[in-house]
Amino acid sequence: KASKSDDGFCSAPSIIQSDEKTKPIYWKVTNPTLSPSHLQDLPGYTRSVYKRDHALITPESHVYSPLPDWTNTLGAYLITPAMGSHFVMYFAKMKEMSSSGLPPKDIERLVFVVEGAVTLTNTSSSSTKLTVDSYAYLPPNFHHSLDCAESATLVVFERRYQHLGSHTTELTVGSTDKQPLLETPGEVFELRKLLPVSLAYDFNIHIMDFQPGEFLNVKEVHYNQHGLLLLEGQGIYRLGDNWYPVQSGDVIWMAPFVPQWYAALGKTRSRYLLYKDVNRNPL
Ligand SMILES: NC(=O)N[C@@H](O)C(=O)O
Ligand SMILES: [Mn+2]
Repeated sequence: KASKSDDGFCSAPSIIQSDEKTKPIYWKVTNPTLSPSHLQDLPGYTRSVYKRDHALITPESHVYSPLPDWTNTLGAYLITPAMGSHFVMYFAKMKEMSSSGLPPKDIERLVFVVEGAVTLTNTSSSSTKLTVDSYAYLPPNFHHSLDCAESATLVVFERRYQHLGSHTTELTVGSTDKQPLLETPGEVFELRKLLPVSLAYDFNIHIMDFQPGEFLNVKEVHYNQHGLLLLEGQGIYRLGDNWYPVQSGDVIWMAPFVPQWYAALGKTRSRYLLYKDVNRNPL
């Protein structure tokens, strides 16, 4: 309810600091402020946009269906080569007693836990528990299984591995909070990378933090493509000639060369996860 300030102007209620402290990290990805339920009575309205060089895919647009080869898991594909990308990005909603299927031959996989927990088991049958904010990179043709006892939401990236000489990638498991902050000359955001930067890896996952009011200094145009998930916060994303208010849970596809820029707004930090192809000649 708008409050009547003493100078007679109606002011919108300020951003209510709910008991965010008691919520698990990234909880807003699966409980966005503007959630599908808020829009269900508004016929035909969506915040989603799909254009030649970018897309904004918002939670009310997600369409889930059983993931082939996974058990008891629903998947919503957000980005696929049908858009022009060389990777896929999807949400995997794992229910009780669910397990993953293997990617196709020669396809590498990165999973990041947004909610819940899974256990990663691999050929050497050592098993690792992955909780929220943890991730695993599985090299192409690397036998593994992700098993979920209760429930979990993963964001998954997969792509055909692009060999470079005799370099090979390895199973990589970690969590964002244990990655060091990297230098970002000329930029103010905080940057972590989830994968090694060595030439063997043909993509990386950047985790980028902005305090409210901070923004990208470079209005970027580059050959790399992106799949972005806003994990925390809100702000404005410029893509081409469009300016989009975005919130936790939103996903963005950025084609090569799309002009891109972000500014963080609100009272809490923005954090986004960003797929970026690297280390390969664009020719
Ligand atoms: N959009 C965006 O954040 N891009 C940069 O982070 C980058 O490394 O390309
Ligand atoms: Mn970029």
